[in-house]
Amino acid sequence: MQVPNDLPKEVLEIREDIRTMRIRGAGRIARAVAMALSKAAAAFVGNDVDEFVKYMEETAAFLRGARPTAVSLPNAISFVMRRLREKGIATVDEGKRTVEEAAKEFVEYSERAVDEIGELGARRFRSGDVVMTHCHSSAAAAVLAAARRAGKVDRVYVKETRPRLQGLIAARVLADAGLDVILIPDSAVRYFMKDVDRVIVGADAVAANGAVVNKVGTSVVALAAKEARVNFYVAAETYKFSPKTLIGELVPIEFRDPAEVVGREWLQEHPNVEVLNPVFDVTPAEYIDAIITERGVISPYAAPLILLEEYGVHAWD
Ligand SMILES: O=P(O)(O)OC[C@H]1O[C@H](OP(=O)(O)O)[C@H](O)[C@@H]1O
Repeated sequence: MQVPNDLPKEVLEIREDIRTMRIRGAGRIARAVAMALSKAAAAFVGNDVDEFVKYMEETAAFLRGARPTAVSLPNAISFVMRRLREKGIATVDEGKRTVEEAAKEFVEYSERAVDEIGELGARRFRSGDVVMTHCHSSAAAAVLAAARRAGKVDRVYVKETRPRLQGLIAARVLADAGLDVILIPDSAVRYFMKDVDRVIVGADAVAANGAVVNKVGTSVVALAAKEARVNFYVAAETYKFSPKTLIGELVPIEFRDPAEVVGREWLQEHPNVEVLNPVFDVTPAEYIDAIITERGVISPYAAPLILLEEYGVHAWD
């Protein structure tokens, strides 16, 4: 991927931090790219409007390639860039202001959305509920923290989420929120499902058919939950809904370095073994009881309504 000329170091660092997962979680990634666009705009030198717009388009394309699956990333970029395209700016300063304001608006919307999801989602829980979660999702954690504040959920099983162990982040966050946390290996999901009343996870992408793409292993939790007749909820802001799936595109699944699974040394010692590291998997709509969004708690089958309301003709952009 070509790096646009004169891109400030902090923008390059944000992209690298997303690629290497120092910045991770679909919502955080979205807020980080919005801010990266704002920083890139501020750093542009010159008065030529066409040059500025070209530079911003190149920056957007460069940031879009940071990670492939979380659709919040391209959606955040589209939110900011659409403003710039539609505004018809007369000066570079106006362009910079437009980008800065749009990025700020996106970040504020995003932070508010997570809080709203927390409050709405908490209503689905009952006093004494035992919950299971997978990976670390700030949206799912917001629901659990709100449910805890409402005196509903006490205990939560957190899966360790190999190979990157984001479950350890979730365990810390949820313990800090006052929940009793039980950390379990991924392989113990079915063993403990009998003790669980509800499952809640986040999402990296929601497709037009209501399927949810989330951290690999999510679909196995959903299968175990369905078998045990345990409610399965997804917490996802509307900018995690994928407009391109309305026109038949599939959400690409990221595969990361196999060394994340077994370490570099083991790979070198076993050159005849192929190690694969898919990062996400797909949970079909039929396994999902509800998607908790900032616009309301919906059936996964209502995903196309959210997409059409949110993006309309822009789904085709
Ligand atoms: O936006 P929030 O709810 O925080 O996270 C949503 C999802 O993003 C994460 O992906 P990764 O760890 O970046 O690969 C997880 O899959 C998580 O469920």
